[in-house]
Amino acid sequence: MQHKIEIVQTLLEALPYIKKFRDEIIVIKYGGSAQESEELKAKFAQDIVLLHTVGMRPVVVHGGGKNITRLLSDLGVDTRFIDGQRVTTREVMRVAEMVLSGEINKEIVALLNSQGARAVGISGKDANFLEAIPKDSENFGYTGVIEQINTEIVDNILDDGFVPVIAPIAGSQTLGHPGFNINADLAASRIAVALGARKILFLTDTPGVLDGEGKLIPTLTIDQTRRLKEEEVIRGGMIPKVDACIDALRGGVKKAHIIDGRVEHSLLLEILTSSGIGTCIEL
Ligand SMILES: Nc1ncnc2c1ncn2[C@@H]1O[C@H](COP(=O)(O)OP(=O)(O)O)[C@@H](O)[C@H]1O
Ligand SMILES: CC(=O)N[C@@H](CCC(=O)OP(=O)(O)O)C(=O)O
Repeated sequence: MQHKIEIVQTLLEALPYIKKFRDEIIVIKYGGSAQESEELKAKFAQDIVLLHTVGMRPVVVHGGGKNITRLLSDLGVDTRFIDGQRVTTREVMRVAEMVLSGEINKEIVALLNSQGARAVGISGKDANFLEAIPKDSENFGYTGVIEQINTEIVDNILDDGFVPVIAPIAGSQTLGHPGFNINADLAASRIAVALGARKILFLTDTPGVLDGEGKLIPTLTIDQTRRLKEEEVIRGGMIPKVDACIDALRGGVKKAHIIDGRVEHSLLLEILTSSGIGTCIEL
């Protein structure tokens, strides 16, 4: 009986949020760091299925940086990052595409489908969804910056009732070019802006943005973010994440949150309850 009352209370609390976000696009950046255990992956997939079932339009953009690094190391290839973005040589590009568009994209699609979704996996190369140019070819090689997004393919996938799962690999207009490796956080924010998303969530492996003492910062303004970057409190993989939040907000996305992908059902907690979790970046 007590259990039933709790379920009814939870549903009552969720109802206004379900109405608020009905038909709205919500971009979920699923970081490689939040993909560590099978149990958590299943919970993530259940959350996406539930959001879709109640009428929202989730779009999953995934990372996989740790898997790329692991395979490169198995192959004996050195790899390095500058300010959280990988330097992409031709060899690294081959591996990044194999891991992101191949292994991880299909794994997430299978995972979502095993929980009852109808997920469709694409990379930015499909139907020219993501077109990029070099970030700085001298220092970063095939690491790209998105120049254009042709939303038609994803609009169609959404309109047909499927859940798009997007690998952050972009095409190039140059014949014979291998394409570009895009940081998944920055791909997610550009995609959220292009699709007119209402909200963007970054699932990662920390409770949110932490201060110098390791304490969670619940809300951050752009000025505070800049200061924390200068003080190197925000560093490494957190740099593109906060930059992506700011990019999304400036592009018209209403809310940007960095949340803990290691907490069970963190997506539902963030979207369907009033208890704010993680860090919310504000303009
Ligand atoms: N101020 C900070 N607060 C929280 N995490 C931080 C901070 N600065 C750097 N980080 C690092 O950023 C990492 C998350 O980025 P990353 O490993 O790229 O995750 P993802 O795979 O989810 O994109 C954290 O695990 C942490 O090591
Ligand atoms: C240019 C660049 O940094 N690309 C990333 C793409 C994957 C990614 O961003 O994965 P996470 O979200 O798990 O970190 C990389 O090669 O690691």
